[in-house]
Amino acid sequence: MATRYVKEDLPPYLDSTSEPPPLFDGTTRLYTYYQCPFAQRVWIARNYKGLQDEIKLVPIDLKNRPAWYKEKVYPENKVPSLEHNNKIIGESLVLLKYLDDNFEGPKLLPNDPLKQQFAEELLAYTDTFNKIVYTSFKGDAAKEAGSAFDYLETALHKFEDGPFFLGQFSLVDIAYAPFVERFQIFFQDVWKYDITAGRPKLATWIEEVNKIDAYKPTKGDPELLIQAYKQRFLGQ
Ligand SMILES: N[C@@H](CCC(=O)N[C@@H](CS)C(=O)NCC(=O)O)C(=O)O
Repeated sequence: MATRYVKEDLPPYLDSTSEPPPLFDGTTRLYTYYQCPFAQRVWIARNYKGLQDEIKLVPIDLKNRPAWYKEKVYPENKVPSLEHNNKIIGESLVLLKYLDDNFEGPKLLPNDPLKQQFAEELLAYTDTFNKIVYTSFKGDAAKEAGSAFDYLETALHKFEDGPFFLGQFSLVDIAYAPFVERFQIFFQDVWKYDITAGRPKLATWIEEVNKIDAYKPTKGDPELLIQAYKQRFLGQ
């Protein structure tokens, strides 16, 4: 696989006491939060395309946000956002395509129109997928989230020329990986439910995604995730 991967030291968070970076000085910056699954998508794409030198990570402490982030960078006040060519672009799925269209490196979308069409379908489902799963945490989780994981299992049968959604690794895998990572850990810990049981394609997909070098350094600490999700979704 044509992945160029450079191991890097992660910069520390900027918080309400931090000065802004020299904005719009020609540097390309990815404003991020290491624990955010949306920002993680763009981080993976940046790594996969080998853009560690071209795109600087600027982690924003979302719990103690610098005022200048909303005022001078991104009025939405969310991460991820990308500072590039004197403008700010937001929305993780938009950014995956933006990186692919505007930067060098391995392509995140194959040329095959059938695969591109399927990519759109799968990207359109990501919000529904997340909503079904997050909502399930409040009820009979394993049962209520089943249809969402079944959707992935079925989708993974579509192209047989590789273990990923479009056969080869693409932005569709990047869109789902941060969320599946979190859901797998949380279901196993709280409900002792293995989301891959009876879903062999999903099991292989997770194994293969875990081998992607660009993804590895973006993975969160499972213990911190469990703690944060228990507090947020189960009030514990
Ligand atoms: N639809 C956005 C969602 C981004 C998002 O919700 N990011 C969260 C962190 S995981 C955030 O910045 N939250 C801050 C806030 O809502 O104030 C995307 O895909 O980029």
